[in-house]
Amino acid sequence: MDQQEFCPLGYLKEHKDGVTLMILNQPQDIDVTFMKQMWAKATLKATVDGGTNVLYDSVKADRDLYIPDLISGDFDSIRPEVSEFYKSKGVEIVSTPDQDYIDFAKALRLLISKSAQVEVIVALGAFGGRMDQVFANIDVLHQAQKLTSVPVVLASHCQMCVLLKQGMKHCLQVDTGHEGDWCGLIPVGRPCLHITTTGLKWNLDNQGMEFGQLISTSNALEGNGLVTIETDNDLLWCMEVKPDAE
Ligand SMILES: Cc1ncc(C[n+]2csc(CCOP(=O)(O)OP(=O)(O)O)c2C)c(N)n1
Ligand SMILES: O=c1ccn([C@@H]2O[C@H](COP(=O)(O)O)[C@@H](O)[C@H]2O)c(=O)[nH]1
Repeated sequence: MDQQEFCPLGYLKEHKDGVTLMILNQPQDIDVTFMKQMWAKATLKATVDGGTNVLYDSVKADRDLYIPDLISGDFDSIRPEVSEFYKSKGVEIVSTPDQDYIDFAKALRLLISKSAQVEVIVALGAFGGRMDQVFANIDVLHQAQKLTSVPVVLASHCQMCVLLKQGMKHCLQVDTGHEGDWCGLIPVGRPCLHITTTGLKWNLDNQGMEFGQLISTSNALEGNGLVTIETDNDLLWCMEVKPDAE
């Protein structure tokens, strides 16, 4: 089985390079302090349709310091004055009208085709709000696996999730100091028949997981800084995050 090393909270490290930041349209899920911290780390920043309103409204006092590199979407949510403001600042604005994909998915494709030096793509505002959109955002993680080897992370100030690819042993480095109390392993797309883990309070030993049978929620890190997960199918890793204090 191929092995992959990954630090799920690597994007929080102080001098992390190659972060691409995406802001989605879920204002209740976006903590402004955390957004500004991520903005400062990111080399490329994109807002997705109504996510542009979120940025605009969140940084009222110093709007000129927070100008994204790209705005995209089908533009059924961005407000006209918001669009006008960023247009006047020379931001690239790309219309993605296809109604078979959510705006997040289309924006991700644009970013992948644009940037070479990307180490991680972090999307803010993907949790909460509409349930269909939460699932759609997780579906985008599945789509991303076919498009790029760059990890795509859904993140907020207090939690994150990332899709672990099937048929691999994942070695998760969980020693950044930002790890919180809970974590989970969710077989979202289809059942997993063989999962083996180490480094968790409740480990699996060549066990299956599927909805209606077993999913691993309210799990916890054992605390030795490493979690290993072998899985025969894609599996969503979720964890609590403790960000930097302001
Ligand atoms: C089977 C199927 N169901 C539903 C749709 C509709 N649909 C899927 S993605 C999409 C675009 C959604 O765009 P986005 O702006 O991301 O979300 P919104 O806030 O407009 O719901 C639409 C209309 C479809 N094309 N196919
Ligand atoms: O409740 C929601 C609404 C939206 N999203 C995410 O944001 C983008 C852009 O949304 P628009 O409604 O087009 O402005 C959408 O593609 C979703 O990824 C969400 O997560 N929850």
